[in-house]
Amino acid sequence: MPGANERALEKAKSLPADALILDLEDSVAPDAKEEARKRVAAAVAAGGYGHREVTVRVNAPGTPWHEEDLRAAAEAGPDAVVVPKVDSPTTVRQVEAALAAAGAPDSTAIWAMIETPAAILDAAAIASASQRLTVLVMGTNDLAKELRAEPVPGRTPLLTALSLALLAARASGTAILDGVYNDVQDLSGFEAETLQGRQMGFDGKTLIHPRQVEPCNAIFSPAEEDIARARRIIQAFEDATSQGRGVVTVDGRMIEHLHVEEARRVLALAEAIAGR
Ligand SMILES: CC(C)(COP(=O)(O)OP(=O)(O)OC[C@H]1O[C@@H](n2cnc3c(N)ncnc32)[C@H](O)[C@@H]1OP(=O)(O)O)[C@@H](O)C(=O)NCCC(=O)NCCSC(=O)C[C@H](O)C(=O)O
Ligand SMILES: [Mg+2]
Repeated sequence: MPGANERALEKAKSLPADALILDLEDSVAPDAKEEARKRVAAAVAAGGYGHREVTVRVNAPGTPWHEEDLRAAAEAGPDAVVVPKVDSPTTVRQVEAALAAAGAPDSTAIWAMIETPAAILDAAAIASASQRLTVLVMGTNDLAKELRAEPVPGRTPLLTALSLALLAARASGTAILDGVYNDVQDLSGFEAETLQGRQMGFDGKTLIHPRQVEPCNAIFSPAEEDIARARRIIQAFEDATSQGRGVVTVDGRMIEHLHVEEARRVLALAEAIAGR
């Protein structure tokens, strides 16, 4: 949400989102950058966001605001600093050094935005460049612009880039969030794209409007039938193992140990959500 928008910063305290990105970059006009930085630092320091992870998106490396944004964020101590336009592991290491020099707590993570062709081609190295780096965030607007790709339903022009970033995240053990959906009026288009992201393997989606939060949560939460099936898989496999078998069928499908691991992941996710 725009860091210059006091109303949005306040409203965030009641939104059922897992994480908040208080933005100092593209949603803040150049003339409002300094004021937004102060406002966001004060909001982070004041807290009141409950269970939500609070992150600050700084301006990109090389801009006049980047270094001061990093210093202000380090002092405020958000859960993460979101760095846009990261295009090499060197950038991540520079941000890591700047945060440490500014006294950022160890708990402040780095989330790297993957939104340039260079970042896509170096995503694996970026994802493993720092212990602080825990999340990759797709910047699909910038990526589409750089690729000269058209915004078509189904995102065919972006699929290679999205998949390469996903491979990098999974290979390095970081989480990865899908990009934003710009048409805040078009909920069916939003739901189709969000479902596509989940099916591809994304851990969540970045959002730009309160009305996108509930449908996103519904799509990324395991459905009742998924939870019931996960329980059946675990039970059937435990029964089979106790009889000395390593493979079994559930609902006519082969189940091996790897499917049990996935079933446990689904249950853990459902329990974490229920715990909220
Ligand atoms: C897109 C918007 C400009 C739409 O604004 P508006 O028409 O004013 O929205 P509404 O009137 O429908 O708002 C209704 C209420 O909801 C609050 N609101 C709106 N947006 C947010 C938000 N993001 N967070 C929190 N609260 C929000 C309004 O204040 C209204 O509240 P109330 O007064 O109680 O009724 C606007 O939604 C917006 O600015 N969205 C965020 C834009 C943004 O953050 N952009 C930067 C991130 S996306 C990006 O950078 C992409 C990436 O880098 C890439 O390359 O892809
Ligand atoms: Mg961007």
